[in-house]
Amino acid sequence: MAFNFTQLQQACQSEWDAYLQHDFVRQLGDGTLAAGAFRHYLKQDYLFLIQFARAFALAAYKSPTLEDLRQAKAGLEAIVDLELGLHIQYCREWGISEQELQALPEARATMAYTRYVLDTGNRGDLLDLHVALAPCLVGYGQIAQWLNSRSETLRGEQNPYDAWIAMYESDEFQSATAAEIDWLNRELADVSPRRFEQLVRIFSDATRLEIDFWDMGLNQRM
Ligand SMILES: Cc1ncc(CO)c(N)n1
Repeated sequence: MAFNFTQLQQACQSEWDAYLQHDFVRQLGDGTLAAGAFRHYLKQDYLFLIQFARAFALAAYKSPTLEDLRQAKAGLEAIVDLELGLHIQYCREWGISEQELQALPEARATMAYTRYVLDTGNRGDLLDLHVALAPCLVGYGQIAQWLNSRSETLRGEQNPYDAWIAMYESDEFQSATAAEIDWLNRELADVSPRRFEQLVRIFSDATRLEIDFWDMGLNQRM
């Protein structure tokens, strides 16, 4: 029996929905999110993205083929060139300097999530690592689509968070998401039911850690 990404997501549907449709995301879409909560999230997301770039570098190290290496490189590139560049610019617009970003302490939710991914990748193989990374890449791509599908979402100048949605709905980000799903579908096609259950656990854990990351932002917790 061949597995695929949709089955992985459906095996964790309640966690996946709680992540995509979190109050932080809803309020961001409505434009009602507290600026302090967004600023706290932005700062921690800078630290998060640096650790995630390391995780994609680990994926490159663990890649046995040129095709796998290219996929890891695409993920690293999406984070370093696209997301982090925009993120630093975006933080500046929200009054957070690069100097301030570099001196930030990590919130516990940031540490828990990023170190979970790095540990899963170190302990396991390339597929374990990509499954741990999937809620990040695929989730934010789907969050942008979900926000656009809701009638409550405000777009344009009326929403102070419009540029955030624009980043994740961009063609670059959406195609990075699609490439990750294709890679996962190719790999998942060959796994046994027992292996699939192990991967469901990893996907569920990482999704729950994404929920904690939103909670951390919303409640401005360290
Ligand atoms: C916490 C988190 N998850 C996913 C993404 C998307 O890369 C992000 N920037 N931050």
